[in-house]
Amino acid sequence: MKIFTAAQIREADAFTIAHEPVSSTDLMARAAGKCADWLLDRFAPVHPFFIFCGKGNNGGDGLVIAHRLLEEGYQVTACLLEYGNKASEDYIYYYRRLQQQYAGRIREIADVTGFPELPASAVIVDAIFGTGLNKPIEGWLAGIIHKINDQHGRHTIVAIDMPSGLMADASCRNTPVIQAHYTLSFEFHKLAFLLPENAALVGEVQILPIGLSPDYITHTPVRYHLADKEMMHTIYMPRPAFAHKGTFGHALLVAGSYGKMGAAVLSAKACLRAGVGLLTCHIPRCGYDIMQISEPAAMSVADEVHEHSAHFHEQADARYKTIGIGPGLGTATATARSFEKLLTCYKRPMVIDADALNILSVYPSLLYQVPAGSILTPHPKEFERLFGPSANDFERMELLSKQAVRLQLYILLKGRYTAIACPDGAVYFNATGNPGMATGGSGDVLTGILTGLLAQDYAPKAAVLLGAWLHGYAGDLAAAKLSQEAMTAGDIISHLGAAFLECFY
Ligand SMILES: NC(=O)C1=CN([C@@H]2O[C@H](COP(=O)(O)OP(=O)(O)OC[C@H]3O[C@@H](n4cnc5c(N)ncnc54)[C@H](O)[C@@H]3O)[C@@H](O)[C@H]2O)[C@@H](O)CC1
Ligand SMILES: Nc1ncnc2c1ncn2[C@@H]1O[C@H](COP(=O)(O)OP(=O)(O)O)[C@@H](O)[C@H]1O
Ligand SMILES: [K+]
Repeated sequence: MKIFTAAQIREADAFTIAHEPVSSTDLMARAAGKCADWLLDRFAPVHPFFIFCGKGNNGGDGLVIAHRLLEEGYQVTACLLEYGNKASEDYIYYYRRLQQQYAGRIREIADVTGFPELPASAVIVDAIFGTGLNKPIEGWLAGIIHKINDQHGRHTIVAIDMPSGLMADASCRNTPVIQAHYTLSFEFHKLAFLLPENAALVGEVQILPIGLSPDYITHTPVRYHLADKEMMHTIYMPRPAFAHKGTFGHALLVAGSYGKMGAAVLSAKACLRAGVGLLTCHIPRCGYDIMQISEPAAMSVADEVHEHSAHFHEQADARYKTIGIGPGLGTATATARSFEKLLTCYKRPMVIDADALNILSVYPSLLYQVPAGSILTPHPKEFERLFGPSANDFERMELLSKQAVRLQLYILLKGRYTAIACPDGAVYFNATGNPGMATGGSGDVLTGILTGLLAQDYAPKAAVLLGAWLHGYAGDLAAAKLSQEAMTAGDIISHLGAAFLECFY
């Protein structure tokens, strides 16, 4: 799914009105009608509704919703905020309709003192501002936002299109924004919904299709995308019947150090479950028995050094389709030297995670030696160590995309919505996964999966998109069976099979 900017969403609306048999008032009726359907479905008539309307088209949506709920016999107060702006044409149209039929249900509010007393179990609908917000909310309107937010613990707050005060494409940190329990948004996700800084504002997001022009959607280029199941179906490659283990590549995993062999074992198991043909693990001498006993399907090569690996560059030859490096590796000087040598002799795309990323942040010039098309998998702290801090999440996304272009790498920034930046600057968000995966070892599993997919000849972009999707999907299956609390990283691995089956068989 494409993620459009606020300006593009306005363009999509205008294009739809110009090219499809629908007027702007009808499009508003359609959009707001979807919201009303959702509200009617979710809340019984015992809930009194307070619908706060601004004077633009978001407020127009609010008026349509108010009318529909009144028609259905709900108790509704339409709270119209009179802040002086000229009302939009569609707002005026639906205002007149409401005024004619339900004048008694309209309440005009011109300052904070006009904020209504809310009875128990009220539902607040926020239709104050949508994508048209062009500066932070100030003055008494800000006071209304605070008053609504004060109700967060007592009443349900449903935002229409966007929580008012939020901008689709810019940071609104420390400005007044509605804290919604639900956001009912039209047709597309907005970038703002996917960034951690807005997590407490958007609540649960529902995307309601309103029939915007497919022509516009298909032909308009965007930087940001949300990965979806259809995308995975175009990526996934079924295994040919006459395949043999050579078909699926030989991967080298460089991982583990004294006390951190678990990371290496988790990565190795995940790599095998992702379908690699052959796997060799380069591990420190102390990890030899551990790996051999934990995962009989993997071959092991022990380093000369006991507690960490320092000679893996000697291994890195053309036998290996790809290399996954980093989980539990440690950052000993000898390990860093071996990594530097490996980067001078191995030229295929590889997967670089954890301590291998930490080595790159200590020796940043090595970043230029990383083979083009490789996949870096930092969590936010590792990302900051590599590329520096950002003032807010929008700037971090800019930086992510810019660095992927500059270095010609795939950079996967982990999080609730993992963001995957490509060498052409495009960024794909992955929505699978859950907080049960916020536990040590989950990232090691991802490294194994990505390495396994690269070894099987998935192109790096295909591997990183499919790998992130499957990792989260398996995590969701594990959480459904075991709970988010009780699941461990190993459970992500043991549900990978079910994830493949559910997604592709
Ligand atoms: N035909 C369409 O264009 C459709 C639009 N829809 C709705 O329309 C919304 C966008 O409507 P608009 O473009 O009218 O924008 P909004 O309704 O978000 O508000 C824009 C109005 O608020 C004013 N404004 C902006 N920032 C302000 C601030 N900080 N303080 C005070 N006033 C401020 C603007 O000058 C303008 O008058 C969408 O979010 C969606 O809810 C939907 O009905 C779908 C169809
Ligand atoms: N709340 C969450 N929602 C979705 N995915 C999550 C969540 N928390 C963590 N994850 C995923 O779990 C993995 C954690 O990786 P990482 O922080 O590197 O863990 P570790 O280093 O302990 O292995 C990432 O892929 C991340 O996207
Ligand atoms: K809103």
